[in-house]
Amino acid sequence: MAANNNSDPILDEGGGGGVKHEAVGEAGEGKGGGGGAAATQAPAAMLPRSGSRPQLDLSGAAIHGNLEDRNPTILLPNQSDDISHLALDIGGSLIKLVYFSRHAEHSSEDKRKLSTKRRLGMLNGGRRSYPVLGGRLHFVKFETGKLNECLDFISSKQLHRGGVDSPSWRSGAQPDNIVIKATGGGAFKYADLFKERLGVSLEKEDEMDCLVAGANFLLKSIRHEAFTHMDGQKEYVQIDQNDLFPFLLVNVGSGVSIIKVDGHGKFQRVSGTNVGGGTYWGLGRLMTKCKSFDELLELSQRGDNSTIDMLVGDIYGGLDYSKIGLSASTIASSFGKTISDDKELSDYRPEDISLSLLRMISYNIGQISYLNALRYGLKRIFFGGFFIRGHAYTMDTISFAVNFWSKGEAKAMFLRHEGFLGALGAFMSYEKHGLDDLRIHHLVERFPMGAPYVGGKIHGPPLGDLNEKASTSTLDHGNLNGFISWMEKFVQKGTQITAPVPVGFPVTTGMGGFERPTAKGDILRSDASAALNVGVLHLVPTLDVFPLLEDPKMYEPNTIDLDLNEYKYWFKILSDHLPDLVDKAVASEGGTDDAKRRGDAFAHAFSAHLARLMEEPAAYGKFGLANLLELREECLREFQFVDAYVSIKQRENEASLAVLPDLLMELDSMNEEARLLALIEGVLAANIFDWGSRACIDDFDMFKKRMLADKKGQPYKRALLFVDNSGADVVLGMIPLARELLRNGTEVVLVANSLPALNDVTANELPGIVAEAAKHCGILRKAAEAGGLIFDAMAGIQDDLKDEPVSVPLMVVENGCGSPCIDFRQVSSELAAAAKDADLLILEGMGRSLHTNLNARFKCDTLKLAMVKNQRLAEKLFNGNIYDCICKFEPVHLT
Ligand SMILES: Nc1ncnc2c1ncn2[C@@H]1O[C@H](COP(=O)(O)OP(=O)(O)OP(=O)(O)O)[C@@H](O)[C@H]1O
Ligand SMILES: CC(C)(CO)[C@@H](O)C(=O)NCCC(=O)O
Ligand SMILES: [Mn+2]
Repeated sequence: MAANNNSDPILDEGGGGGVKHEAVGEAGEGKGGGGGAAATQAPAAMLPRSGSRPQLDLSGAAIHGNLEDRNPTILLPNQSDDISHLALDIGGSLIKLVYFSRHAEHSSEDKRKLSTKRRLGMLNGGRRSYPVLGGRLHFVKFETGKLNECLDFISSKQLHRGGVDSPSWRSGAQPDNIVIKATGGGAFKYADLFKERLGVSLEKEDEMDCLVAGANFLLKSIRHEAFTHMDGQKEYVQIDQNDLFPFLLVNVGSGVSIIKVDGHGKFQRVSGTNVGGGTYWGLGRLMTKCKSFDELLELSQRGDNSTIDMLVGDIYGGLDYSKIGLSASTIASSFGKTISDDKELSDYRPEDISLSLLRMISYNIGQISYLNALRYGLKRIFFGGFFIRGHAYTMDTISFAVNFWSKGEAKAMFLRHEGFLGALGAFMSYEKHGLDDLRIHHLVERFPMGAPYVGGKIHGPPLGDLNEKASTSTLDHGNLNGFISWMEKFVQKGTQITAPVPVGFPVTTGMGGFERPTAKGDILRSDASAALNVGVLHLVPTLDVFPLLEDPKMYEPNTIDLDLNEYKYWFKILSDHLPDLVDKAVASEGGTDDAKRRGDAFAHAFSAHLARLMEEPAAYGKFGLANLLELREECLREFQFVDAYVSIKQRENEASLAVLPDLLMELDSMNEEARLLALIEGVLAANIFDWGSRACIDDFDMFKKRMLADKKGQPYKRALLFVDNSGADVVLGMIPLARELLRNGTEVVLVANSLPALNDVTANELPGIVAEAAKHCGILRKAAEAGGLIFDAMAGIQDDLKDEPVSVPLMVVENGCGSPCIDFRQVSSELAAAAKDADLLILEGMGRSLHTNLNARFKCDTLKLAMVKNQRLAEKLFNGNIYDCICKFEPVHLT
């Protein structure tokens, strides 16, 4: 019997311990010739090196050149080069940059994709055209006082000319009329300097317009953007688009602007205060001699303000003034104590001064905001601006004030991209990029490790352009720091990111007045790691919501919430597995010194992410296991590991293909009923599987009934098979199952990853595997030909099937993911198109049907198949055991 032991190295706790797999182990000789699966390896160069969702504007695509070429050139007339790249917000304290970088260009697509797209009606016939180009939005800031660093940065990356990849840069052309959108006072103040230094004109956009546009964009397009912060607890808020307006927007920059927002472009600046971030930093610097804002903020975390502030108790002899609701510990007068003493400034601890200042200003802002909310009857107040700086204590203090004064009526909310509202708004004001059309499912946020070092904050001389990260870069870096030195720097600095985050533990703050909030920690995260709160936004216009999701609004991919305990568990699993993964990754790149160095850096980077998440699980937004596993794959890609499992996958594919003919013969000797069971068992690693006693969910009989009894002669029209691992899993499990469906007249679409993740099979690899399998089987061959997976099967192969009727097609589509899990809110447009006519979904494997989607409901019949290769999960979900199996059939209409 076919077996599936293709153990998933991270999703399997048992590491395959009990899963033995004789057949594959001894196979591989003599068979599977002609290059086998090896010849079908994904042309890795075709994949974008970062960002798991490859994309192109394919509207109007046409083949240019010979159709029979293996990789004909395809013209993409709507793939525009003319895109806006950079917008600035130059404030009184900080300069904020939002810039766009395009994904690596691919000039060709393979035949498989084209023919599938044609078949799915995606070419010509005009599916919607995408005005937006795929790429990434980066967020970077500089101190306004160090404007030169900012200019150097822009210049080194050639952002003002469309980036180092743009044709004008390559050809050395000097367009003389470059215009960059800019907002904030500096757009006026520094316009001449920009012209002088970079030769660009700043096109001024109104600051308030930009703040509102930026906030509206974030609240509309980023899933986990807004959150509350009370008593040290961060909670993401699901914003209902239909119930967003009106709200109060309070931007705490150097000064504070208070804006009532009624809609897109509909707002009024209703107030402001000159006591803001500049006040805290300015006074704090004078009084403490701190050298940086972060140093000042960090001091506050060790402060005791009661040595400086006059408390109610100081005035009332230790008593509360309960009649008006003030407790003895409430601040009666900020800095009030310093009048009565005959002390000098130097007699006070800088820590205490910083805390008093921070509390004074935060409460004041909270109170003024509340009053304005009251004035207009607003319940929600969003706080932005870099004064907040993701600092738990600051947010708690503001929240406390709003909550106290409004008696719980109004809510203070914060934004992850707090400081970039204006810059984003300025970016949005470019007309040609059509960003307004972007929907929530077109955006994927990633948290790369390099950004803080190469872009977030520049220490010393600028590091040159970002491409120096890429060892494959074709640019000549001349005397710029090279890739290696960047990497060395990274390895050294990577550990700093693990510095603890100041998060306090919830303690009641008491009833009367401004008790001291409890969110305090020892060390403030470095500014570089704070940049990790804001990832890089990948714009992927080709992503779609899976059309067969029953209720996309209610859909949650992750089966289990990652609370701190879950994090600890996964932290351990992922950490334990890290050395092995690094070995594999390094080997996959030839084991060179460069690969080793990158392996080291990857390990640092990923460990730092893990540590960061352990400190603050909500740091990157609501983060589930799917995100965690994807983060690891992204991290590998960031360090140029294209496919760590490449040779392992290849070996297992070859071995499995060698035993496939025997398996097919065995299957064909069975009756229909026995065969269906054998096929499902095959998918579930049947050799250790004792049906009946170990199935924790067993709907096989129901599935069998639907397949064999109920609708005999009424086969499913189209089945989407979501495949998982390479090797036995796909070759001896899913392909035979696909063959059975094809035999019954059901079209089959194999859905596989767009990019490698663990040992998952990718959409690029599948056609080759299917072609190999088809050598042993007429059903597969006919279907693969009909589905455009095989083009020259007739040639050279003795064919006894020429006269058989044309088969239903077997197709392959990519799912849009580069992760072992799948989030059905963001799948490839190809998959979305394939889903239109599907009436059966088969989700296979732990990642796609257990860790995610176990509870997902679809609009058509769904079969979820997985072996639970994780003891803890088996107990938690089913009160079961490791190696239990799930065969969950969910028909839409119970028959
Ligand atoms: N690294 C930093 N350096 C300086 N200030 C910082 C830093 N990080 C946070 N801040 C705080 O953020 C404030 C600036 O916030 P922001 O960038 O939103 O305002 P701005 O645009 O410069 O000012 P304005 O809008 O009033 O012109 C500073 O006054 C300070 O309180
Ligand atoms: C002057 C701006 C708008 C510049 O960003 C800002 O610093 C601010 O809103 N200051 C407060 C001014 C006031 O309303 O009192
Ligand atoms: Mn500003």
